Amino acid sequence: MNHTMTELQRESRMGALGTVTTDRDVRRIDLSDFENRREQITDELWAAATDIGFFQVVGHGIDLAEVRRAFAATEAYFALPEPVKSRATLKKGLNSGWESMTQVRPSIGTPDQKESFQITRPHMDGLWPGEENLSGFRDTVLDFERRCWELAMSLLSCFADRLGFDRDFFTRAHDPSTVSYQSTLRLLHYFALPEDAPLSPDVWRAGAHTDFDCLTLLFQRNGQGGLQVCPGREMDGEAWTPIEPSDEAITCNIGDMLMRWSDDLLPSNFHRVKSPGPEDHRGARYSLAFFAQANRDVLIESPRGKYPPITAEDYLRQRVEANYSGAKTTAAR
Ligand SMILES: O=C(O)CCC(=O)C(=O)O
Ligand SMILES: [Fe+2]
Repeated sequence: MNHTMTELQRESRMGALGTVTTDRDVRRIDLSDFENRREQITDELWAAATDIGFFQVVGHGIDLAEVRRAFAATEAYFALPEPVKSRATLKKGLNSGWESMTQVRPSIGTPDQKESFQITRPHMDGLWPGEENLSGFRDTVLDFERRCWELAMSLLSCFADRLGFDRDFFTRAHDPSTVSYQSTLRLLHYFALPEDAPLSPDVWRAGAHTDFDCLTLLFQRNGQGGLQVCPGREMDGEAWTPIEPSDEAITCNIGDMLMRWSDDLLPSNFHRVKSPGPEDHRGARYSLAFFAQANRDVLIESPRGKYPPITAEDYLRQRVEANYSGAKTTAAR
């Protein structure tokens, strides 16, 4: 497929297996005592983000108990019978609802081996599983989404300082109080692989991609590995670094919106989730991803004009179209 957008052209070149390297430094940044340590934390975030485009944060203030509750709610949700989940089929233009095996990344052209449930606050009417199916799910998930938003806004305020924007610039751009809000929490379930399933190099739990957003917070569980990253600057080398999953650390990626907003100073990073190999655990994998995506009506303007201005709505629509064009989903708009 021919793509006109730079990001899509880059992504479509990243489908090969490549090589694996453990030489890269996966930095862990401690966010504790954030207000008093803001300067130091900002230095560390900026260095990691400009060098590599991904890093992990600890001491981030989201209690382990909250993270575990969100994972428990996620597992319970995906254990619901398919007819219940399919009542909330993904409205792709709105990033809300459930899908299974419909996301085809421009890099690989085969569907991700996963199901997901996307929560975008203003567009959830009729999509929540009833209390009779899953008691407390909605509240748990919405509380968690709010905690993720707060953390993402703190991190983005550090980037705003360095980019010469005012400190609340990104918080205003991700305002949850309006219908134009389009940040998304995605619950993910990658299917267990039966013992006798053939291993194919074309099949990925998630094909190589960059995220469409400003910043992603990714929560993974101990023992459920498979995430590999490749910094945007080093994409030509196609060497991928495995990220050891941990219940405590949140893995953060710079996404394409922030890359545009920084005139490429902050490169988005490629990542993918590999299918279990012969040596790996073949059980299910769950993860949670919060995507800080600027509100629809916000104009993404790169200060030095490297990219033409585009609204966050148009930007996201083009990326979503490129990922779900073959999918049988409702374009509710
Ligand atoms: O599940 C993961 O570890 C990665 C998910 C991801 O990259 C995505 O959904 O954009
Ligand atoms: Fe991603």
